[in-house]
Amino acid sequence: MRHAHTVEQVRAAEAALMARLPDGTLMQRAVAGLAATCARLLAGARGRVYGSRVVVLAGSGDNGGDALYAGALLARRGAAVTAVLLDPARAHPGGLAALRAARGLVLTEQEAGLAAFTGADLALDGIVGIGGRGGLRPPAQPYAAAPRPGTVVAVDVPSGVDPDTGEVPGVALRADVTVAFGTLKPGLLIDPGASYAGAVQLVGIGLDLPPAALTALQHPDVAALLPRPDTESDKYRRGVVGVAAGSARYPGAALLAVAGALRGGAGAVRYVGTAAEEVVRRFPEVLVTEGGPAGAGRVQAWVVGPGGGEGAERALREALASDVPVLVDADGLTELARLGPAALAGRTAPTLLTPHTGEAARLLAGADQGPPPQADGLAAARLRTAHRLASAYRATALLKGSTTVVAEPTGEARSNPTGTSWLATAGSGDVLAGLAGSLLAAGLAPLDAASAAAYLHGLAGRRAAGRGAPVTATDVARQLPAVWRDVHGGAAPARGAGRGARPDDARPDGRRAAAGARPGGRH
Ligand SMILES: NC(=O)C1=CN([C@@H]2O[C@H](COP(=O)(O)OP(=O)(O)OC[C@H]3O[C@@H](n4cnc5c(N)ncnc54)[C@H](O)[C@@H]3O)[C@@H](O)[C@H]2O)[C@@H](O)CC1
Ligand SMILES: [K+]
Repeated sequence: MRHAHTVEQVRAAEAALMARLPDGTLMQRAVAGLAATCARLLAGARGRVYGSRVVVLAGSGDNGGDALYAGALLARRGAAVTAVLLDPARAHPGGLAALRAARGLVLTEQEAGLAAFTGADLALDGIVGIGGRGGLRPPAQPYAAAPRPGTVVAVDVPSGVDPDTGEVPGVALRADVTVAFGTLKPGLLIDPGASYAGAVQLVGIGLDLPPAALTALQHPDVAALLPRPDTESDKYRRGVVGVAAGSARYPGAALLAVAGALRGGAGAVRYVGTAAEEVVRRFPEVLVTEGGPAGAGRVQAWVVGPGGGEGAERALREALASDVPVLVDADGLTELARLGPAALAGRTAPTLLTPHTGEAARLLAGADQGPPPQADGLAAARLRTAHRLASAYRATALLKGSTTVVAEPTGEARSNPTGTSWLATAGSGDVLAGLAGSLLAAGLAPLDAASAAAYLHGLAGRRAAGRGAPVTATDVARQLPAVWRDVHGGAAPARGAGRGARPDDARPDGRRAAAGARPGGRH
């Protein structure tokens, strides 16, 4: 499991630890890890640190201090280090003195221009860390648009990315590697911020941290969550998932939701709705009933809404009246937005909502959360949006998108590391809904069912895309058995799909390359 803590949590843990340690100890721990990572990157790219060109972009706070001290350590190993001070009057005095003592060159941004940056083998982004607010300010903005140096290493967070949310409110500097201190920050795990962070490496500095504000599953976590039949199992004990989906207009959604449900670990799938004939023709193992959820036999969880069309209102009403977990998707969410959170008030079992940002906007408008929000704004603020939904509806909310995020009304949240943009394809959400519903029926808690489903779905999308090819929702469903095996066997996910391959230390399965940063911390 990867853990991320908010700025407030980090500051509190740092304060407690700093009170017990000599001044500067934490910074020196952070700097040692940072410099070691830079040295490894330089050695990997050039064979040695000696003679390499390093530029340090230093802002006015301790983040700049870290970068200057790390620059000093690299200069002592023979690198030609140039520091560019973005706010010369407020540059970190200790870091600056250390760099000067190591014979580093110190320039203002006017003196340096962009040449030192673009010509460097390695650039350290120490503009701002967890103290940053808003996007890059004008003196730093040209670096974001300039030709790239060999490698950009972000100190703690890529400057311009909101560490708590991953929002990028203006211009931010894209990193190839981010070296995070003490713990990850949520903004490193959630797009758009995550896409600026590159490979994320952790340097432990000994913080005693509270429960994480955000977690992200890895292979072993998912393997431990997935249901496994045993000698006592029968189809009812493994769970029956009911799927109320599809309509005369959208029969395909029924087939895709059922395909996902059949590969989610439940013992049986029961389909209700107007596509019963098509479903049974394609999947003879499915139990089918016409009508709505109320008249169907016993199930342990319902999936309502994919392609639900005219039947969605009834399916939603009847499923919500049951005392089993209900996953609401697509047309079911449109109905729920019309009814508002009151429709869930009497529920005794969990409800899981699986909107994309357009549906999230409708749900929030239906919950009287002020003026109707814009879907674009909600996508840029994914974690905040998921929290708002969970709290307004007192339900688990899975917000689909470039990083899928799941939030609980309790404030717990998970982000999914396996997504790929190839999954932005018609019907892909129907497969996810069926899969997550199946895991609910098998007895997983909503947060686990939702995040494990997103994880498998993302891996299946990557596998289907291979080295990069369009995928269909049917392809994704077909890959699900293979990714179950991968997760159990620890095999690496397919590369080259989606956002692009990253160095091994950032792999969702949590394995590290030998050359990765020192593990450290509590991950
Ligand atoms: N507190 C600690 O114990 C440790 C902190 N460490 C480092 O310290 C960092 C936090 O340091 P600070 O609290 O000094 O904060 P930062 O260095 O992150 O930034 C604060 C400074 O940046 C300015 N600033 C804010 N937003 C800006 C923007 N958008 N553009 C330009 N300047 C902006 C502020 O005016 C302030 O001077 C961490 O990210 C980490 O790098 C590490 O050394 C580990 C130990
Ligand atoms: K930074």
